[in-house]
Amino acid sequence: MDAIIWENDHLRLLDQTKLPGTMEYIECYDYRKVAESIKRLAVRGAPAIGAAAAYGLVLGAKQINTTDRKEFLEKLEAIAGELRATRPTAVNLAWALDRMLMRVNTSSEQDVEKIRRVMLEEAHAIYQEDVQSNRKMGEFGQELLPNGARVLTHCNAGALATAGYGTALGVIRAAKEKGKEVSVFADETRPLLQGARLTAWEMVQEGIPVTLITDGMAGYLMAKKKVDCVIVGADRITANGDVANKIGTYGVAVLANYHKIPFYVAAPLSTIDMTLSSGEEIPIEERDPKEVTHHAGQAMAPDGVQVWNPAFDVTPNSLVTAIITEMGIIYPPYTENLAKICKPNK
Ligand SMILES: CSC[C@H]1O[C@H](OP(=O)(O)O)[C@H](O)[C@@H]1O
Repeated sequence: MDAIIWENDHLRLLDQTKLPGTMEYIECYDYRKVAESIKRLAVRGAPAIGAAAAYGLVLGAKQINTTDRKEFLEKLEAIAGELRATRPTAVNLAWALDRMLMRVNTSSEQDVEKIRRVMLEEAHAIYQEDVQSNRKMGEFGQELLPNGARVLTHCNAGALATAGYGTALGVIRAAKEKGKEVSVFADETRPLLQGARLTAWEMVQEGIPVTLITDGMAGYLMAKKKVDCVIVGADRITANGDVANKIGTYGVAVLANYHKIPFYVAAPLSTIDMTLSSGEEIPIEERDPKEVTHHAGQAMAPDGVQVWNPAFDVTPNSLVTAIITEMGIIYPPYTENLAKICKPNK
Protein backbone atom coordinates (compact mmCIF):
# COMPACT_ATOMS: atom_id res chain seq x y z
CA MET A 1 0.00 0.00 0.00
CA ASP A 2 1.55 3.26 -1.15
CA ALA A 3 0.59 6.18 1.07
CA ILE A 4 2.30 8.65 -1.27
CA ILE A 5 2.34 8.49 -5.09
CA TRP A 6 3.73 11.07 -7.54
CA GLU A 7 1.86 10.41 -10.78
CA ASN A 8 0.92 12.45 -13.87
CA ASP A 9 2.63 15.54 -12.51
CA HIS A 10 0.71 15.66 -9.25
CA LEU A 11 0.70 14.08 -5.79
CA ARG A 12 -1.70 11.36 -4.72
CA LEU A 13 -2.12 10.79 -0.97
CA LEU A 14 -3.90 7.78 0.48
CA ASP A 15 -6.45 9.30 2.88
CA GLN A 16 -5.49 7.48 6.08
CA THR A 17 -8.44 8.95 8.00
CA LYS A 18 -10.67 6.64 5.94
CA LEU A 19 -8.73 3.43 6.68
CA PRO A 20 -9.33 0.60 7.22
CA GLY A 21 -12.77 0.81 5.68
CA THR A 22 -12.06 2.76 2.49
CA MET A 23 -8.98 3.17 0.26
CA GLU A 24 -9.34 6.63 -1.23
CA TYR A 25 -6.63 8.86 -2.71
CA ILE A 26 -6.55 12.64 -2.41
CA GLU A 27 -5.46 14.18 -5.73
CA CYS A 28 -3.16 17.13 -4.92
CA TYR A 29 -2.38 19.75 -7.58
CA ASP A 30 -2.05 22.57 -5.05
CA TYR A 31 0.47 22.68 -2.18
CA ARG A 32 -2.31 23.92 0.10
CA LYS A 33 -4.10 20.59 -0.34
CA VAL A 34 -0.95 18.83 0.84
CA ALA A 35 -0.68 21.16 3.85
CA GLU A 36 -4.29 20.48 4.76
CA SER A 37 -3.78 16.71 4.36
CA ILE A 38 -0.79 16.78 6.72
CA LYS A 39 -2.67 18.88 9.28
CA ARG A 40 -5.67 16.53 9.42
CA LEU A 41 -3.50 13.39 9.37
CA ALA A 42 -4.79 12.20 6.01
CA VAL A 43 -1.07 11.64 5.50
CA ARG A 44 0.82 11.07 8.74
CA GLY A 45 3.95 9.51 10.18
CA ALA A 46 7.24 11.38 10.44
CA PRO A 47 8.97 10.20 7.23
CA ALA A 48 5.69 10.23 5.28
CA ILE A 49 4.94 13.86 6.10
CA GLY A 50 8.50 14.78 5.20
CA ALA A 51 8.18 13.17 1.78
CA ALA A 52 4.68 14.61 1.28
CA ALA A 53 5.91 18.10 2.16
CA ALA A 54 8.81 17.77 -0.29
CA TYR A 55 6.37 16.96 -3.10
CA GLY A 56 4.06 19.71 -1.77
CA LEU A 57 6.90 22.18 -2.31
CA VAL A 58 7.27 20.89 -5.88
CA LEU A 59 3.57 21.63 -6.43
CA GLY A 60 4.03 25.06 -4.83
CA ALA A 61 6.96 25.78 -7.17
CA LYS A 62 4.69 25.09 -10.14
CA GLN A 63 2.20 27.61 -8.76
CA ILE A 64 4.72 30.48 -8.59
CA ASN A 65 4.16 32.51 -11.72
CA THR A 66 7.49 34.20 -12.43
CA THR A 67 10.70 33.63 -14.39
CA ASP A 68 12.72 35.79 -12.03
CA ARG A 69 14.90 33.56 -9.79
CA LYS A 70 14.97 35.97 -6.85
CA GLU A 71 11.21 36.42 -6.79
CA PHE A 72 10.77 32.66 -7.29
CA LEU A 73 13.01 31.85 -4.29
CA GLU A 74 11.25 34.39 -2.06
CA LYS A 75 7.83 32.90 -2.84
CA LEU A 76 9.17 29.36 -2.48
CA GLU A 77 10.44 30.13 1.04
CA ALA A 78 6.97 31.40 1.97
CA ILE A 79 5.32 28.21 0.70
CA ALA A 80 7.88 26.11 2.58
CA GLY A 81 6.97 28.10 5.70
CA GLU A 82 3.29 27.20 5.29
CA LEU A 83 4.13 23.51 4.90
CA ARG A 84 6.57 23.61 7.84
CA ALA A 85 3.88 25.10 10.11
CA THR A 86 1.47 22.19 9.61
CA ARG A 87 2.91 19.99 12.42
CA PRO A 88 5.72 20.89 14.85
CA THR A 89 6.99 17.65 16.36
CA ALA A 90 8.18 15.31 13.59
CA VAL A 91 11.57 16.70 12.58
CA ASN A 92 11.38 14.93 9.19
CA LEU A 93 8.98 17.62 7.98
CA ALA A 94 11.45 20.46 8.58
CA TRP A 95 14.38 18.27 7.52
CA ALA A 96 12.79 17.50 4.12
CA LEU A 97 11.85 21.13 3.46
CA ASP A 98 15.33 22.33 4.48
CA ARG A 99 16.87 19.75 2.15
CA MET A 100 14.67 20.89 -0.76
CA LEU A 101 15.51 24.56 -0.18
CA MET A 102 19.20 23.74 0.20
CA ARG A 103 19.16 21.96 -3.19
CA VAL A 104 17.56 25.02 -4.81
CA ASN A 105 19.72 27.62 -3.10
CA THR A 106 22.97 25.79 -3.86
CA SER A 107 21.99 25.35 -7.51
CA SER A 108 23.46 27.91 -9.88
CA GLU A 109 20.50 27.33 -12.22
CA GLN A 110 18.81 30.60 -13.21
CA ASP A 111 16.06 29.08 -15.34
CA VAL A 112 13.03 28.67 -13.06
CA GLU A 113 11.61 25.78 -15.08
CA LYS A 114 14.89 23.89 -14.72
CA ILE A 115 14.85 24.63 -10.97
CA ARG A 116 11.42 23.03 -10.81
CA ARG A 117 12.85 19.91 -12.44
CA VAL A 118 15.73 19.84 -9.92
CA MET A 119 13.20 20.08 -7.08
CA LEU A 120 11.21 17.12 -8.36
CA GLU A 121 14.43 15.11 -8.57
CA GLU A 122 15.19 15.95 -4.93
CA ALA A 123 11.70 15.02 -3.77
CA HIS A 124 12.02 11.67 -5.54
CA ALA A 125 15.41 11.16 -3.88
CA ILE A 126 13.94 11.85 -0.42
CA TYR A 127 11.17 9.36 -1.13
CA GLN A 128 13.42 6.61 -2.50
CA GLU A 129 16.07 7.04 0.20
CA ASP A 130 13.42 6.61 2.88
CA VAL A 131 12.33 3.25 1.47
CA GLN A 132 15.98 2.15 1.25
CA SER A 133 16.62 3.31 4.84
CA ASN A 134 13.60 1.37 6.07
CA ARG A 135 14.82 -1.81 4.39
CA LYS A 136 18.31 -1.38 5.89
CA MET A 137 16.74 -0.72 9.31
CA GLY A 138 14.68 -3.85 8.90
CA GLU A 139 17.77 -5.89 8.05
CA PHE A 140 19.60 -4.73 11.17
CA GLY A 141 16.56 -4.79 13.44
CA GLN A 142 15.38 -8.29 12.57
CA GLU A 143 18.58 -9.62 14.17
CA LEU A 144 17.01 -8.62 17.49
CA LEU A 145 13.98 -10.85 16.86
CA PRO A 146 14.32 -14.56 17.54
CA ASN A 147 12.01 -16.98 15.73
CA GLY A 148 8.62 -16.83 17.43
CA ALA A 149 9.17 -13.29 18.78
CA ARG A 150 6.04 -11.59 20.12
CA VAL A 151 6.41 -7.84 19.52
CA LEU A 152 4.30 -5.08 21.03
CA THR A 153 4.09 -1.86 19.03
CA HIS A 154 2.34 1.47 19.59
CA CYS A 155 0.69 3.69 16.96
CA ASN A 156 1.65 3.03 13.34
CA ALA A 157 5.24 3.08 12.18
CA GLY A 158 4.63 1.09 9.06
CA ALA A 159 4.49 1.57 5.30
CA LEU A 160 1.69 4.10 5.85
CA ALA A 161 3.92 6.25 8.08
CA THR A 162 6.83 6.30 5.65
CA ALA A 163 7.58 6.26 1.94
CA GLY A 164 7.10 2.49 2.17
CA TYR A 165 8.06 -0.66 4.13
CA GLY A 166 8.05 1.07 7.54
CA THR A 167 10.37 1.63 10.48
CA ALA A 168 9.10 -0.44 13.42
CA LEU A 169 6.90 -2.54 11.12
CA GLY A 170 9.79 -2.71 8.65
CA VAL A 171 11.69 -4.69 11.29
CA ILE A 172 8.72 -7.05 11.57
CA ARG A 173 8.51 -7.39 7.77
CA ALA A 174 12.24 -8.10 7.52
CA ALA A 175 12.03 -10.82 10.17
CA LYS A 176 9.17 -12.45 8.26
CA GLU A 177 11.16 -12.21 5.02
CA LYS A 178 13.95 -14.09 6.80
CA GLY A 179 11.46 -16.87 7.45
CA LYS A 180 10.94 -16.10 11.12
CA GLU A 181 7.55 -16.57 12.80
CA VAL A 182 6.85 -13.18 14.36
CA SER A 183 3.58 -11.98 15.88
CA VAL A 184 2.46 -8.48 16.79
CA PHE A 185 0.43 -6.95 19.56
CA ALA A 186 -0.91 -3.60 18.33
CA ASP A 187 -1.94 -0.95 20.84
CA GLU A 188 -5.09 0.68 19.51
CA THR A 189 -3.48 4.08 20.25
CA ARG A 190 -6.09 6.54 21.40
CA PRO A 191 -7.35 9.04 20.47
CA LEU A 192 -6.97 8.59 16.67
CA LEU A 193 -6.49 4.80 16.74
CA GLN A 194 -3.52 4.56 14.39
CA GLY A 195 -2.76 1.15 15.88
CA ALA A 196 -6.23 -0.31 15.46
CA ARG A 197 -6.96 1.31 12.10
CA LEU A 198 -3.54 1.27 10.45
CA THR A 199 -1.04 -1.13 12.08
CA ALA A 200 -3.59 -3.91 12.43
CA TRP A 201 -4.62 -3.30 8.81
CA GLU A 202 -1.04 -3.44 7.51
CA MET A 203 -0.32 -6.67 9.41
CA VAL A 204 -3.57 -8.36 8.33
CA GLN A 205 -2.83 -7.39 4.71
CA GLU A 206 0.56 -9.11 5.00
CA GLY A 207 -0.69 -12.17 6.84
CA ILE A 208 1.41 -11.34 9.90
CA PRO A 209 -0.44 -12.49 13.07
CA VAL A 210 -1.63 -9.38 14.91
CA THR A 211 -3.60 -9.05 18.12
CA LEU A 212 -5.31 -5.74 18.85
CA ILE A 213 -5.30 -4.53 22.44
CA THR A 214 -6.53 -1.37 24.06
CA ASP A 215 -3.83 0.97 25.34
CA GLY A 216 -4.67 0.07 28.93
CA MET A 217 -3.92 -3.65 28.37
CA ALA A 218 -0.19 -3.33 27.61
CA GLY A 219 0.89 -3.65 31.25
CA TYR A 220 -1.16 -6.75 31.99
CA LEU A 221 0.02 -8.36 28.73
CA MET A 222 3.62 -7.86 29.88
CA ALA A 223 2.79 -9.15 33.37
CA LYS A 224 1.36 -12.31 31.74
CA LYS A 225 4.75 -12.69 30.00
CA LYS A 226 3.23 -12.48 26.52
CA VAL A 227 5.61 -9.83 25.15
CA ASP A 228 9.24 -10.47 24.17
CA CYS A 229 10.07 -6.91 23.10
CA VAL A 230 8.59 -3.56 22.20
CA ILE A 231 9.40 -1.80 18.90
CA VAL A 232 8.07 1.68 18.15
CA GLY A 233 8.80 4.43 15.66
CA ALA A 234 9.78 8.01 16.45
CA ASP A 235 8.97 11.54 15.42
CA ARG A 236 12.10 13.17 16.75
CA ILE A 237 15.15 11.80 18.57
CA THR A 238 17.47 14.30 20.25
CA ALA A 239 21.27 14.13 20.47
CA ASN A 240 21.12 12.36 23.85
CA GLY A 241 18.70 9.66 22.62
CA ASP A 242 15.47 11.01 24.10
CA VAL A 243 12.55 9.99 21.87
CA ALA A 244 9.38 11.87 20.95
CA ASN A 245 6.72 9.50 19.71
CA LYS A 246 2.95 9.06 19.75
CA ILE A 247 1.30 9.81 23.09
CA GLY A 248 1.29 6.67 25.19
CA THR A 249 4.77 5.56 24.13
CA TYR A 250 6.34 6.77 27.39
CA GLY A 251 3.92 4.68 29.43
CA VAL A 252 4.73 1.59 27.38
CA ALA A 253 8.46 2.27 27.90
CA VAL A 254 8.02 2.54 31.68
CA LEU A 255 6.07 -0.72 31.73
CA ALA A 256 8.65 -2.47 29.54
CA ASN A 257 11.41 -1.29 31.83
CA TYR A 258 9.52 -2.50 34.92
CA HIS A 259 9.00 -5.92 33.31
CA LYS A 260 12.60 -6.05 32.00
CA ILE A 261 11.40 -6.24 28.38
CA PRO A 262 13.66 -4.68 25.68
CA PHE A 263 12.25 -1.37 24.35
CA TYR A 264 13.53 -0.60 20.83
CA VAL A 265 13.03 2.50 18.71
CA ALA A 266 13.31 2.20 14.92
CA ALA A 267 14.02 5.47 13.11
CA PRO A 268 16.02 6.74 10.13
CA LEU A 269 18.74 9.36 10.57
CA SER A 270 16.28 11.92 9.16
CA THR A 271 14.39 11.60 12.47
CA ILE A 272 17.43 12.37 14.61
CA ASP A 273 17.77 16.05 15.51
CA MET A 274 21.32 16.73 16.65
CA THR A 275 20.51 20.41 17.19
CA LEU A 276 18.49 19.54 20.31
CA SER A 277 20.40 18.23 23.31
CA SER A 278 17.45 16.66 25.10
CA GLY A 279 13.77 15.76 24.76
CA GLU A 280 12.74 18.74 26.89
CA GLU A 281 13.43 20.94 23.87
CA ILE A 282 11.10 19.05 21.48
CA PRO A 283 7.94 21.02 20.54
CA ILE A 284 4.95 18.81 21.35
CA GLU A 285 1.90 19.25 19.13
CA GLU A 286 -1.39 19.70 20.97
CA ARG A 287 -4.43 18.84 18.93
CA ASP A 288 -8.17 19.52 18.84
CA PRO A 289 -9.92 18.44 22.08
CA LYS A 290 -12.69 16.96 19.91
CA GLU A 291 -10.28 14.15 19.00
CA VAL A 292 -10.61 13.03 22.63
CA THR A 293 -14.23 13.94 23.41
CA HIS A 294 -15.71 12.59 20.17
CA HIS A 295 -15.47 9.38 18.19
CA ALA A 296 -17.03 9.03 14.75
CA GLY A 297 -18.89 12.27 15.40
CA GLN A 298 -20.42 10.92 18.61
CA ALA A 299 -19.72 12.71 21.91
CA MET A 300 -17.91 10.43 24.35
CA ALA A 301 -17.70 13.06 27.09
CA PRO A 302 -20.00 15.80 28.41
CA ASP A 303 -19.86 19.39 27.20
CA GLY A 304 -17.76 21.55 29.48
CA VAL A 305 -15.17 18.87 30.24
CA GLN A 306 -11.54 20.05 30.17
CA VAL A 307 -9.29 18.19 27.71
CA TRP A 308 -5.53 17.82 27.35
CA ASN A 309 -4.57 16.35 23.97
CA PRO A 310 -0.80 16.25 23.34
CA ALA A 311 -0.20 14.16 20.21
CA PHE A 312 3.23 13.01 21.45
CA ASP A 313 5.21 12.33 24.58
CA VAL A 314 8.92 12.01 25.28
CA THR A 315 10.60 8.79 26.39
CA PRO A 316 13.91 9.43 28.19
CA ASN A 317 16.95 7.72 26.78
CA SER A 318 17.33 5.69 29.99
CA LEU A 319 14.27 3.65 28.97
CA VAL A 320 15.47 3.00 25.41
CA THR A 321 17.31 -0.31 25.02
CA ALA A 322 18.57 0.48 21.50
CA ILE A 323 17.84 2.67 18.49
CA ILE A 324 17.57 0.80 15.19
CA THR A 325 18.80 2.93 12.28
CA GLU A 326 19.85 2.37 8.67
CA MET A 327 23.45 2.70 9.91
CA GLY A 328 23.02 -0.13 12.41
CA ILE A 329 21.77 -0.68 15.93
CA ILE A 330 22.81 2.12 18.27
CA TYR A 331 23.26 1.40 21.98
CA PRO A 332 23.98 3.77 24.86
CA PRO A 333 25.81 6.04 25.48
CA TYR A 334 23.57 7.70 22.88
CA THR A 335 25.16 11.17 22.90
CA GLU A 336 28.49 9.67 21.91
CA ASN A 337 27.17 6.94 19.61
CA LEU A 338 24.58 9.06 17.75
CA ALA A 339 27.22 11.71 17.09
CA LYS A 340 29.31 9.05 15.34
CA ILE A 341 26.60 8.37 12.75
CA CYS A 342 24.85 11.74 12.45
CA LYS A 343 25.97 14.96 10.87
CA PRO A 344 24.62 18.03 12.79
CA ASN A 345 21.26 19.04 11.19
CA LYS A 346 22.39 22.61 10.84
C1 LIG B 1 7.55 6.13 11.30
S1 LIG B 1 7.15 7.52 12.19
C2 LIG B 1 5.58 7.12 12.76
C3 LIG B 1 5.21 7.94 13.96
O1 LIG B 1 4.36 9.03 13.58
C4 LIG B 1 3.15 8.86 14.29
O2 LIG B 1 2.52 10.03 14.63
P1 LIG B 1 1.27 10.58 13.74
O3 LIG B 1 0.41 9.39 13.42
O4 LIG B 1 0.61 11.59 14.66
O5 LIG B 1 1.89 11.21 12.53
C5 LIG B 1 3.56 8.09 15.52
O6 LIG B 1 4.20 8.90 16.46
C6 LIG B 1 4.47 7.09 14.91
O7 LIG B 1 5.30 6.40 15.78
